Amino acid sequence: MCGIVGIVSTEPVNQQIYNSLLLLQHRGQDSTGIATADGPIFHMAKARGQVREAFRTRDMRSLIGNMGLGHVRYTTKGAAEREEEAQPFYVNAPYGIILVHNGNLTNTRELSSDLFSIDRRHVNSTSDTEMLLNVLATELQGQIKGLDLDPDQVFQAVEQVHERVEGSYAVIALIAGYGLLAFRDPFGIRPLILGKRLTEAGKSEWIVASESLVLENGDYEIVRDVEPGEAIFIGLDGEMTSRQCAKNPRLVPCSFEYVYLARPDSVMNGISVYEARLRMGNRLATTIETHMDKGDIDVVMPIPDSSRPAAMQVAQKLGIEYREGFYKNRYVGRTFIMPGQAERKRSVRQKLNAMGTEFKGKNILIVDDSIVRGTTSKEIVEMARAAGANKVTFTSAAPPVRFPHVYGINMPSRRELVAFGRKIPEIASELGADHMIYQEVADLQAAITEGTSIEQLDMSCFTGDYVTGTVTEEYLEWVEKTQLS
Ligand SMILES: O=P(O)(O)OC[C@H]1O[C@H](OP(=O)(O)OP(=O)(O)O)[C@H](O)[C@@H]1O
Ligand SMILES: NC(=O)CC[C@H](N)C(=O)O
Ligand SMILES: [Mg+2]
Repeated sequence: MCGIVGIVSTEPVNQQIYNSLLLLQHRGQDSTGIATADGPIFHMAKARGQVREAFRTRDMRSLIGNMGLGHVRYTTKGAAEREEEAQPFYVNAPYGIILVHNGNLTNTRELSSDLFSIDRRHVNSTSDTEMLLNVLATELQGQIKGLDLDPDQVFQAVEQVHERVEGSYAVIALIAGYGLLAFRDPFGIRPLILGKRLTEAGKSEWIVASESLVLENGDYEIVRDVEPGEAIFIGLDGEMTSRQCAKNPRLVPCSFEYVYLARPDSVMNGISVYEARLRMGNRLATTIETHMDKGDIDVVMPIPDSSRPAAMQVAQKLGIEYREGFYKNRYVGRTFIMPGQAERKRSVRQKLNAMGTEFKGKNILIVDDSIVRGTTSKEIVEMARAAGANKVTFTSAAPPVRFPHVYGINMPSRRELVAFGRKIPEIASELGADHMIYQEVADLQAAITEGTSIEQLDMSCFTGDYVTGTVTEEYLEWVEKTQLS
């Protein structure tokens, strides 16, 4: 997952995009970029690192124009450390297109070969986003009849993109001199939401972003989620048109957004992330009760930040005291989305510190939102023991992660997953915990979708069922051999 935002306004958008990216920082910390359009001219600034350190005053001054987009990157394909792979990406023909993408394409081998041998296009990086942009550009070129472009041609190009590209993609693009295009893959795996506000003169200003909190913060009214497979085009005059561009669209959003990725104060596909996390806590509490005597637990403790809502509910449901025994250093970012295992491991210790008084002689029930590589949980158990805990029970508000996530979360290899090939007691001994309890798959699904008409979620990292169908064993093996970890 990355964070994306696009705005069509009646005034300069640079500061609004910067502010939006700050609000999306939790979705990606590797690099960031902003592009604006001033008439037919694009301006772009991108750099490694987080928003606050990446943009200088001179960059902000150069980003002129009333239409623009921005990106925070969490690398899932290509190289995290290469500035050239930071988004947005640009192509000069047709018209000039600049694009940002949240997601991960699963047919990049076919795409890179077709782009070279059929479309004669040069892709200058290993980024799937640059391939996506070149497919869009090729297809748009194919639609052009005269000099001018109309939304119909743009939508036909998106129809072709859906035919050629597989995987997950929430996309925002600027077309020079024409407007802003946004679209979502046919399963709506990654999120994208549309907002609108009116100026005092009654003119429409539009925003599309990964998460609703960005809209709320900018005083935009939420219009709706962009539908799976749908494309939206907003002209420079503020006129919005939309069309369903996929043959068989069906909403299957990523469950991991609700478990960990999204901010709790966002509403995604009509589901409040915070409330979904509370329900995960309720259901986890029921499972805990079937596995152990709650009289054996003295305190329930979260691992800050993401597990707090679930842990709160576990404590409340079990009627056990909720205590915060780990202090979080607010100056260290999210560790799971850092590139490289060495950095992730080092950062857990820098980020969390156990407070002795909360642990001495107590039986602790720890709640985390998820356990992926076990980097956090291993350190946490050690820290709890060193602080004097008697028994440590480790629980997870998500089921065991046993399969790679190929739709925008960097967990490409089964071998690095602590639950891969291990039964639950074996995971407990690997992490050094006395006891482990995980959420059931059906309970996670129910906790997220309760009260909605959503029938299916992407739960592939828990179940091994991949919704795009083309993710085969051969593909997973190739990913394991070639991708980052
Ligand atoms: O098993 P692991 O591979 O360690 O991954 C899982 C952990 O990583 C995440 O925390 P992170 O520190 O990224 O962010 P948070 O502050 O939002 O919880 C997540 O909340 C778990 O704590
Ligand atoms: N997490 C994402 O959405 C990543 C987008 C793209 N695949 C990249 O690696 O840059
Ligand atoms: Mg965490």
